[in-house]
Amino acid sequence: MYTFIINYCERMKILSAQQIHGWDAYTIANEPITSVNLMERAATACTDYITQQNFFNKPFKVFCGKGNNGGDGLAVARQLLQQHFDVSVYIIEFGAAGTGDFQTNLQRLHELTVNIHFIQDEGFFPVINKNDIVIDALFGSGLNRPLKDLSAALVQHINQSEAFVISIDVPSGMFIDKSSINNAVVRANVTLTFQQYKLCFLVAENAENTGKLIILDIGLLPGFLNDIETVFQTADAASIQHIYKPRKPFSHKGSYGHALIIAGNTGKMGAALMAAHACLRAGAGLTTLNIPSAFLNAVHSHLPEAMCQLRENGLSFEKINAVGIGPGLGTGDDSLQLIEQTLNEYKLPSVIDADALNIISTHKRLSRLITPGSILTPHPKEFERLFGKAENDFERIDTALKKSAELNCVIILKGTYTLIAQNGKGWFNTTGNAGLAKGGSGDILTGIVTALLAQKYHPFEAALLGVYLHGLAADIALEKQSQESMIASDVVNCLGAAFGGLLMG
Ligand SMILES: NC(=O)C1=CN([C@@H]2O[C@H](COP(=O)(O)OP(=O)(O)OC[C@H]3O[C@@H](n4cnc5c(N)ncnc54)[C@H](OP(=O)(O)O)[C@@H]3O)[C@@H](O)[C@H]2O)[C@@H](O)CC1
Ligand SMILES: [K+]
Repeated sequence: MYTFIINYCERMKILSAQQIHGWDAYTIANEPITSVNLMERAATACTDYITQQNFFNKPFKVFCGKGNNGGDGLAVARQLLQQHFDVSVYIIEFGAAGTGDFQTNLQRLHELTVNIHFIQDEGFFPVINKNDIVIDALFGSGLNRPLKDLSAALVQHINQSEAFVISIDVPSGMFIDKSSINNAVVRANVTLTFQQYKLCFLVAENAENTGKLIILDIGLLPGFLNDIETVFQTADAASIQHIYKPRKPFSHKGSYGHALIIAGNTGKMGAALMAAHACLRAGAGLTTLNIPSAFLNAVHSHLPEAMCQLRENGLSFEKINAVGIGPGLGTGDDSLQLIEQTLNEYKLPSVIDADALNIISTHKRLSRLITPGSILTPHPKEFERLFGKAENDFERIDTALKKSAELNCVIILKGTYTLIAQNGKGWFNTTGNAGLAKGGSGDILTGIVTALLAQKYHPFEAALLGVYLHGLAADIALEKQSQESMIASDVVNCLGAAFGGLLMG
């Protein structure tokens, strides 16, 4: 099996709603701290963020449910009142009593203000003005069914306003770890969540409702994470540094492998050049490009460090340690032949991208030939062609996990938070920015990951480190470019600084 296990990034585990409640209980028992004081700490972290935002004298309208998310809202309302903000509180009434911590905070708030209103039906909805700041504390991680009736109507009322909306922990109506598509969900400008990423914030379908995501440290005890199993985690700098192997002083080009990039065709040679450029900059000892002979001069003049195999003379895998195949290849019969030959003859893991994936999608028998440990790098459309249409982002992620196990491959599902799936588990990358949403970004990722494979990184490590470096280089490129102006070559040119960042720790 090509499974690789990293267990040194406990902090970055992504918990289910149930595990989040377990963490809460663990902290209460072991710190120890009372639950109402933990709620106070969470509320203080929210209030500190809110009061640093220059909302000047804008009025706050705080909407609360009767669970602990509502309790957070009541505590924030009190803290804002204590700092002399104009605060009105609206509690959605279901008949049932609030949780203990909600009731305690309601009592504390009653001692400060009478501006507390219970919403019994739609007639009690307050007018929300453009100038208001809405705090959404209706439902948090305890949501267990889609909102309907009064709560759905209230969410719609908030969403129809032009007020600035801050959601506490999660936009109300959004499930933590499954799809909320077509449900009533608050559309937040900012979401203040606690302690870690939650799965719901890592998928594109929730981006508009989440707004800007801020993760607040509320001091939950890290010890809880040691023994719990999660399907997902995020890859942070510390885990990546464990993977990274700095070059050794007494080494030579042979120490870092020979990468072969099979890419490019008429009209798409840029993709091949970018992939090879990235491969060179990501440290492969030698980089050879397999290209149609008509483009030999272009390669020699743009990338004198690269060697060439002429496509007309056939493919050779002699002394090749890693293959990257697909960028700009086209989907014609000649490309089909190249892919079939590579899958049949090359027996080490390869990076399979772009048109190579498209060809495998239309010739499904080829997927059985993929060498174990190979790395597939589809964007969502390519993924759909390969594995079928998903109803939502969560279903697509689930399929990626299953297919990674079934094919014994690493799947890099590209997105804002790129997923690296291996043997049924998933890691989300957190570097990168929207400047990467451009032609060429995928080609350079293929080059980087192929270079890392050539340097004998385990395929999973190559995928994780490659995706991280690609995003980090894009973040560094922003120092001189904007997200609009950044192009793939800028990212390649920042790979040096990205590696440098890893070295410095
Ligand atoms: N864990 C932590 O680290 C910390 C957590 N903290 C905070 O606690 C929050 C979680 O609180 P919570 O568990 O009380 O749940 P919450 O989201 O307030 O829901 C309340 C109740 O609503 C109900 N309900 C569910 N769906 C519904 C629906 N569609 N329509 C109507 N009702 C529905 C359901 O009860 P049911 O009706 O099923 O009996 C549920 O129990 C968390 O998000 C964070 O803000 C911090 O204070 C401290 C650190
Ligand atoms: K909320």
